[in-house]
Amino acid sequence: MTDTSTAPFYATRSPSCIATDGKPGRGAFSGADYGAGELIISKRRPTIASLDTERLQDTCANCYTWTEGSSIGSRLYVKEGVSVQACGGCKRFRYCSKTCQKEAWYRGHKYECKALKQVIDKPMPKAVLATMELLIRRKHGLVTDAEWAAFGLAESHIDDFKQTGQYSGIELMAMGVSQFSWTQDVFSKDLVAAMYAKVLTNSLTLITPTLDPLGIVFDASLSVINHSCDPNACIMMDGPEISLRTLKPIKKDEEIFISYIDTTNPYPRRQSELKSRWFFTCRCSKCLKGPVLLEDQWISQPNEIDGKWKDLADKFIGTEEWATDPANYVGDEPDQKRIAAIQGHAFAQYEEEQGTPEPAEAIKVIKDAMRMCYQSKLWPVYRQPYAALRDDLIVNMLAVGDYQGAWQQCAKRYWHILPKLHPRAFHPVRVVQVWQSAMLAYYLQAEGGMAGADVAPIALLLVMEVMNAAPLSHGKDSTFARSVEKKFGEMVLDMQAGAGGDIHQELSERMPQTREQFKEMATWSEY
Ligand SMILES: C[S@@+](CC[C@H](N)C(=O)[O-])C[C@H]1O[C@@H](n2cnc3c(N)ncnc32)[C@H](O)[C@@H]1O
Repeated sequence: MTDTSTAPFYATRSPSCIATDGKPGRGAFSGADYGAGELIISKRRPTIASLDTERLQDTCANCYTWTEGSSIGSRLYVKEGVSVQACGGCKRFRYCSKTCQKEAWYRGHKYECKALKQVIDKPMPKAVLATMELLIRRKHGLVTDAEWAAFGLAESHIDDFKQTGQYSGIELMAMGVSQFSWTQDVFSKDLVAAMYAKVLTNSLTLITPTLDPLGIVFDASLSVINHSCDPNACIMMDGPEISLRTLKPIKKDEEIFISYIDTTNPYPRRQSELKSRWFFTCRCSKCLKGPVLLEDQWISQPNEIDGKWKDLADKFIGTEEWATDPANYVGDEPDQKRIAAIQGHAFAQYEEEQGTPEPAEAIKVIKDAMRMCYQSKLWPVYRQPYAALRDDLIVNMLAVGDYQGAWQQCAKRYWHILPKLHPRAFHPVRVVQVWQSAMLAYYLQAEGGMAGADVAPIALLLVMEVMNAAPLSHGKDSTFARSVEKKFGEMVLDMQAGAGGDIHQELSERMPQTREQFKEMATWSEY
C-alpha cells in the first residue's frame, strides 16, 4: 500500500471496481478523516483540458472564463467587458488577456500552435485536441515522468472498444492525432490509440463554478477515482483550479467516489449509461438495492395506465424500440412495456430539445413532454426526465425573456424537486439552482416586481441560503462564495435605501410570511 501519512488520497486496488475481465481496478482512498463539505485536494490546474467546439469561440483557453455565459447568475464572477481574442497563429484558441495567452504559450501552446496552424479550417473534436495537447507536451518534456506514468496506469478499455465494434473509430481518430500533432517520431500507433481511448474513458467535465459544461479535463491523479451513484465526493472547478470536495463525511482509508453521470436518473438508465460509456456494471450501494428508490418511483401502477396513454404506448411499441431498450426497462408485463415505451418517448423528447438551438422551438418540445409526464399521471415531479425538462424550460424561458414563467418553474423546483433529488442543502446542483432562482427574483423585483407578490424578500431569503451553503459546496474562498457574499451586501444596501427602518429586523419579522408566499407560488404552474 502507498504511504498515506501525507497524501490527501492514495491509489490502490479497489474491491468495488471489478472489470469485465474479472480483474480488480484501482480506486482512490482517503488519506485522512474528512467532514461533509470539506476540501480533500485542490490543484492549480488539471494536466490537460479541452473546450467544446462552441466554447472555443467565447471562452478563454487558459483561465476558462466563459465570456458569454448565458445562464442567469453564471456571469457574476466574469469581470465587465471581458472578451476573448483568437491566437494569431492557430486561430483556434482564444484568450481573455495577454497574461493568459503567455501562460498558455509557455505551458505548451508554442509547440501545438505550429501543428494546429496546418489544419486551421479542420473541425477537431475535444478528445482529439486533448490527446494532441498531451502528446505534444510530453514530446517536449512538459509532462512530468510521474504524470506520464499515471496515465500509463489508467484504463484504456481497448478490449471493450474492440468487442463493441468501436475500435476502428478510435484507430481513425488516433491516426489524425498522430499526424496533426507531429509526434509519429516518438509515439507508436498503438500508444496513441490507447491514449485517445484513455481520454475518452477517464475525462471529467470541465465546468464553470455554476456548473455550466465547457469541455473536458484529463488529469493524471484524479482519473483514479471510481464512480458511485451515491457518491461521497464531487469535483468542482473555479477557473482552471480543480478541487475534490466531500459530499459526506469520509473516514481515513475509505474509498472516495464521485459520480460520472446524472445520478437522479432511474436505475436501468444509470446502469445502461455506465455500461456503454465506461464498460462496467455499477454495484454501488444504491444500485445494489435495485429499482426501488425514489428515482424509480411512479405515481400510478402500470395496470392503472389510462386509455389514451395506453393507445399512445401501443403506437410507440409498433414503431419505436423504446419498450425493448434496457435503459427504459420497467418489467416484462404488457402494461410495464407500455410504460417503458412512454418513458422512452419522454427521454427522446428530452434529447431532442437539448439538441434544439432555437429557444422558442425547444420550449415547444419541452412543454409537450412535460404535459405528457403530468397528464399521464405516471411521473412524480422529481422523476426524470420530468425534472430535467423543467430545468431546461427555465433556461429557455429566460432566453426568450419570459421571466415570470421561469419564476413559476423555479418556485416549483425549489419546493418540490430540489429537496427530493438533493436532500443535502449544500449539494452543488442545489446550491447553483437556488442561486439562479435568487438572481431571477432579484431581477424581477428590479423590473417592477410581480403582480400580487413581493419578490424582494424572497430573493434575499434565497441568497442567504446560498451564502450559508457555498463555503461547503464551493469552498469559503472560492470565487463563487465571495461573489455571493458581495451580492448579498449589495442587495441589503438596496433594500435599506428603499426602506425607512432597520431592514434586518423587518426582514426577520416578515420571514414566515415570505416563505408562505413563496410556497404558494409553487402552485402557479400548470405542470
Ligand atoms: C476514471 S477510471 C477510474 C479508475 C480505474 N478504476 C483505474 O483502475 O484506473 C474509470 C474506469 O474505472 C472503472 N470503474 C469506475 N467506477 C467503477 C465502479 N463503480 N465499478 C466498477 N468499475 C468502475 C471502469 O472501468 C471505468 O471505465
